[in-house]
Amino acid sequence: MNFVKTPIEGVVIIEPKIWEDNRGQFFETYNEALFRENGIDEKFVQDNQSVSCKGALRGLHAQAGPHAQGKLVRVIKGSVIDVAVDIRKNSPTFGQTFHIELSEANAKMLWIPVGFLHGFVALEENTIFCYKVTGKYDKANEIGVRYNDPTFNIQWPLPQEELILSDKDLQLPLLADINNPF
Ligand SMILES: Cc1cn([C@H]2C[C@H](O)[C@@H](COP(=O)(O)OP(=O)(O)O[C@H]3O[C@H](C)C(=O)[C@H](O)[C@H]3O)O2)c(=O)[nH]c1=O
Repeated sequence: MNFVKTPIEGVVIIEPKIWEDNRGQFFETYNEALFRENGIDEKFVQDNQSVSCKGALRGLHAQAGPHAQGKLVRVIKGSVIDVAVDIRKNSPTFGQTFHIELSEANAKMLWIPVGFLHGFVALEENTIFCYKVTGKYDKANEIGVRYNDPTFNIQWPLPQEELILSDKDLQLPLLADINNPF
């Protein structure tokens, strides 16, 4: 398992070691001791899964408060461009974004600490996105910022007309218009 730092402190790419044989593959997707040795000492309390059609864009979301969420995200079918946005007010990389392709093929994972907006766009039909979170679902403390907030200028990889968002996400505010809890 490789832990690869990114330009944003705290956001880490995890590359599992893949064992292949005549039956197929095996790889560990979480290992408490290895994660702790690499600075990710977290207790995961909930696993989530979503299935998305091509063009589905989920985000930009975060959960603050007593159940603030760090997220360990991966794709088990299809592929996404995953985006993390640093909105930790005291961070030297405040407002900076990190994006990466996560896919069934590359088996990569991304650790996103508390204090980040998170979103992704599915690049294939029936993309299955799986993730562990460090806080239970707490709707009252969910926050969201609109995917095309000019503050971040995220270059989503599909044309605007191919993007599919929920009504909720389409109506999310801009970062400047929310009380940033981080
Ligand atoms: C997040 C969540 C949702 N739900 C229920 C309540 C909602 O009515 C329904 C759909 O939720 P939502 O539209 O918020 O799903 P996504 O748009 O995929 O939200 C997620 O997308 C981005 C990418 C994230 O990083 C967050 O984990 C999360 O906000 O599932 C639950 O029951 N438990 C949960 O933990």
